[in-house]
Order: sequence, then C-alpha cells, then structure tokens
Amino acid sequence: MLQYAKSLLGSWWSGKRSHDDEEGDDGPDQKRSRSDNSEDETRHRIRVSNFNKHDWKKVKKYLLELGCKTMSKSPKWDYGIITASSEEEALDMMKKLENAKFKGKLLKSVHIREAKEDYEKRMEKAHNRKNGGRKAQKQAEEDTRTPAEKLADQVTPLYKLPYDEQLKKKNSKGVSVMAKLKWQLANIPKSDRTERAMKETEWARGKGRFPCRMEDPIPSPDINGYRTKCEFTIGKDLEGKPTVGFLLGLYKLGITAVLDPKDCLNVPDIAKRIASYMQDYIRESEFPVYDRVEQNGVWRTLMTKTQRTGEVMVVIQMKTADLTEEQVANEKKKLIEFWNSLQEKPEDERVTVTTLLFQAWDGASNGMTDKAPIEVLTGDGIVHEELLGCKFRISSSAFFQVNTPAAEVLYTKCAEWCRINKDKKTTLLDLCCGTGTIGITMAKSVDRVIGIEMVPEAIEDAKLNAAINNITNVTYYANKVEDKIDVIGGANNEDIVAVLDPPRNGVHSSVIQTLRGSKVNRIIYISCDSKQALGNFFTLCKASSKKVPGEPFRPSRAVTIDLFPHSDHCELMVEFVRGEYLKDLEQDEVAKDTEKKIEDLQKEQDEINPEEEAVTDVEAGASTSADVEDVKEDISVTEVKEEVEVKEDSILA
Ligand SMILES: C[S@@+](CC[C@H](N)C(=O)[O-])C[C@H]1O[C@@H](n2cnc3c(N)ncnc32)[C@H](O)[C@@H]1O
Repeated sequence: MLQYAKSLLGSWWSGKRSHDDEEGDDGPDQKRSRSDNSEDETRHRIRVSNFNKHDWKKVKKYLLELGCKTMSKSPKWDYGIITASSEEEALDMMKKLENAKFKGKLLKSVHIREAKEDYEKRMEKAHNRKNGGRKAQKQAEEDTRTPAEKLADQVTPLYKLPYDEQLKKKNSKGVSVMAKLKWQLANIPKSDRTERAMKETEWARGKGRFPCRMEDPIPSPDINGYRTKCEFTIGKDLEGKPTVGFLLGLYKLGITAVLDPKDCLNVPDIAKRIASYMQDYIRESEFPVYDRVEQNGVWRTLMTKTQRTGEVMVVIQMKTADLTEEQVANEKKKLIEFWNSLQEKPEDERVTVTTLLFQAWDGASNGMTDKAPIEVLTGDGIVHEELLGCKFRISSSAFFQVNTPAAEVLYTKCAEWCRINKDKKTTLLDLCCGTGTIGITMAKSVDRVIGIEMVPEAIEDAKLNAAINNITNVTYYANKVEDKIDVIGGANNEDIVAVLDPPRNGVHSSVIQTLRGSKVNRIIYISCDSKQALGNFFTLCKASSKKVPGEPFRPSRAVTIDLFPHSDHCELMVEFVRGEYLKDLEQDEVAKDTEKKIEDLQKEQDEINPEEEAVTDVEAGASTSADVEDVKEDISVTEVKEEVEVKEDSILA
C-alpha cells in the first residue's frame, strides 16, 4: 500500500509559526483556531515526513488504519501533521508509529528517541526565547533602573524628552516612511520596466527625496493624563502583593510582576483612582489574583473608559472556572455594592461609576477578549463622549480614539483635506469607521456617507450615534472592509472621497486594488503605524498592472498628528490624489519647502536614509500588512522577516 514511502519520521511539532504560516488541507478555520491555541497544544502534533509528497493519500490511509484521527498536509508541504487531542494520545500514537515499522518496507524506522530529544531542544529554545534569550537575561541582570523607571520606559518610552523633541522624533518617522515610498516607487525592478510603468512612476524619479509636502507636526492639546481607555493587569507586585497596574516588562520575556500606574504620565487621575480602589478590593478579597504562568487564580483584568462627559465605565474580568455559580453571583453583588459605595466618598476621593460590567474569562489569552460575553451589572453598559459638537455612545468593545481633544484635531484636519465641494453631490466612504466618528462629524457637508466596520457592536453604536446626532444620510455595513468594498460601485455621486483609518497593520491589498479600480480620486489615509502602512501606500501609487488596475495615486501632502504623547506612537495622515487633483499638485511648489525641512531634520537626527533601509522596511511593512504579496512581487523580496514588536503592553488600545 505504501510502496513509495521511503520512511516516516515522527517528531514533536513545536514550530508553531511556520505551521500557522502554511495553510493545510484542514482549511483556514482550523488554521485560525490552531493559532489561538495555547502553547501546550503544539506538543500534541507529530510531524511525518520523508515520503513522496504525491503519496500523501496512501500515507494518510495507512495512518488512519493506525488510529491517527486528525491530520493535515498542504500540497506545498513535503510533510504531514498529525494532531492528537492530548499529550497521552500523542505519546500513544508515537508508540504505534514506532511499532508499525511499515512491514520493513515502507518505513524503515521511527526515531522516537530522536524525536523526543528534538522536542526537548525546541522547548528549551522556546523557553530561552520566552525569557528574551541570554542577551536579554544578561541585560536584565545589569539593569539598574528603579521599577517605576522601567515601567515608565515601557509605557511611555519618550517621557524623558521635552515634548517638542518627542514631536520631532515622531515626525522624522513619518518623513522617513514617505521618503522610502518615493525611493521604492522610483526603483522599479528591471523585469517590470515597461514604457507605461516608467511613465506612470516618472514623478518618483524626479529631484529630491521627498514625494510630497510634509506639514509641520501637530501636537496633542493635552500632554498628560489623556488616555480615556486603560486596561490594567491584575497580578502581584515585586513583593508578592495583589496589585492593579501594568506589567513591569513584556510577558513574553517572562515578566509577570505588576506595578501600580501612579507614575504613568498618560493615565488620567480618575483611572488611577479606580485602579487603586480595585487594588484595595482585591487585597481584601478571599479570592487570589490570576497567575499568568500557572493559569490559575481569579482576578484578571480591569478596564476603564473615562470620558470627558464625566461618564465612567468599569469592566472587571475574572476567571470563574474554579468558583461555584453561587460564589460568582455573590461576588457580582459585592462588586456592585463596592462601586456604589464609592459615590458617597468626599469629593476628592469620590468615583462615580456610571456603568459597571463584568466578564468571566477562563481562556489562556490575557486582557479583555471578544471571545466571552460582557455582562452589564449597573447602568446601561455604555459611555458617551462629546466630540466636535456631536455626541457618541461607546460600548465596551468598540474602538474610540483614546485622546479626545487630539482626535478632534485629527478629524478637523481630515475634513479639511477631504476638500468637499459644496456644489457637487459627494459620497464619503468612511472605511474602518469604528463608532462612526469621522463620517458623522462630516455628514452635514456631504450628500451621503457609507461606513464599513468589522466589529458589529461598533456598527450598532455608529447607527445609534447617527440617530442621536440627527444624521440620516449614512449607511453602515458590519463587515470586513475587504468583503464589502464593492459597495463603491453603487456610489454614483459625482464625487467620491475615501477616508481610510485602518488598524495598525493596514488593510488587505484587495481594498487598495478596488480603490485603484474605482472612481475615487482622493483618499485620506490615517495610519497609526506608518511603517506598516507603507505596503498599502506602495500599492496605491505603483504602476498599474492586471492585478492593480486604474491610474496610480500620488501622495500630495502628509502630516503627523500626535495622539499619544510620551509614547512612540503617532498618527500619520497622507492625502493621495489622482486625475483632476494632480493639477493642483503639479502647481504646488511641493518639494522645495519640504526638502529644506528634511535637511534640517537630518542634521539633527541621522534617521532618514531610504536607500540603505528600503528593502528591509518593505519587508517589515509588508510582513504584517496584507500587501505582502504585492511587495514580494514588485520589489523582488523573497523572504519576509518577522517583525519583532517590543512596545507598550496592556496599555495599548
Ligand atoms: C484605528 S480604528 C479607527 C476607527 C474610527 N475611524 C475612529 O476614528 O474612531 C480602526 C478600526 O478598524 C476596524 N477594523 C479592523 N480591521 C478591519 C477590517 N478588516 N475591516 C473593517 N474594519 C476593520 C477596527 O475594529 C477599528 O474600529
């Protein structure tokens, strides 16, 4: 039956990443659930290899006969993966494979011992990786910073710089990304240098390193205590006392100690006070705090949304698996009483929680999750925020910009750049619209707004927000933008402008391709991670092809707007235009002014050198963005590097 199989090598499978990268014949859904699994599950996989890859069917049949139930293999793989439901089952299967010997013909031997050693080696490596490797461990030993300084460096890494220096630093990132975009567009691979492609990107080979005007960076109106949303970890401090705050380093580096947030510059006083009360509460509690390593204990996470309307949402997350229903019910009652009692405190100690929510979460992932329901204990489960004269309701899981005054600055600038012509019937596409803020604040100046957002609760909020603000010309879709972008075809107004405000890693390249093939002639792209947006920018502007049809866009202006003082994050907003809007661009004395600014910047910081870094950056930008294929194809990047992200942990929205 397995005449052609040469041998079968059983080995524990712990190379989680490469497995997840490849799609097996068990389909994308299983693939997704696999990547959600805990590390333990990687121990239940056995890799079989060294057979003729066309013989998989025969190998599979034989393995089924041996009692292996779940297995997968992609056509590209020269190995198969058997998945067992427990470690015992995996061991049992390994034994069977060893004993099978394939009648001396098909598989000569199964090297169980070697496989186990291999597994142990991998686990040791994984352990070292988890602790940041030897170098990181050594650095940790030599670190003389106080715990408060370490936390500040982690949560607000720029806090030591004066604010105008922080702004310059953040701006230079945006400048660098835009310069790289120009460099990449100018350098078409030889194989793609058709006459048309060269003509379409000719502008990028023009003088100067910068592709468009870069406006002066815009500061945040509030520099301290601006975060309206905070997610606190509940754990133990360095002395082992139950604490509500932030992890003192990255969990993936093995750090589990939590420090209270009292010195964190971006956390508002009200959130600090809530965290401190919660800390008092859990220190009195009969239940232990959750231990991330052992995965036991009860108190896990505290989330606050503290808006400038004065409304306060508190969400408490517990692991309830080890409690009885009665214990959980009692605890909820106690929590309600506790938070209500705080309203009676003197004004300077008072906290008025307008809505208290509760999440039971027994899974392995840390932080608030959308995999478990959130129960409303008091109030109506939402908070409101006021922004640019409009009122917005925000549910617990919906995205809302965490710095309200700075968001007003961002949205005002975005509306200005949309250049709405009152004499034309205009459709505004609000792509990745969240709770509808951008579209609603602009709805009165356009004929129609179309909003697309993948979180259904956010779309519910958006619809209610439109109603609260008497806006009737909006249509919302609770979909992934890549699945619904075809609605552009139905937008028959004279003018269509798109605002694209995606998550950190950008949008799927199919969204950009559809925009390229549509009537849209200007796009305002708002990115909170400019490096990762580079892949999308590139696809918007590269020479046309079968896959990416339509006239390429060109960046016409860019600006960094700081929504996150003291952190190293910043919004980069870029206007891309084509068609009639290019006229303005050509008249604009774009480059001169900006080139001068870049030169000044470069003198101060030696960061802007696109030629040296460009390929790496395309890889980094693409590795997590959906444009990976485009970039690989167009810049001939064959290997996509994994980007290691060492940033803020639980405080990030
Ligand atoms: C940076 S937020 C912007 C939200 C909104 N524009 C605002 O300013 O409040 C990005 C939004 O994109 C949504 N999102 C992420 N991936 C998406 C996708 N593939 N399709 C549609 N929406 C997506 C997120 O849920 C989030 O609400």
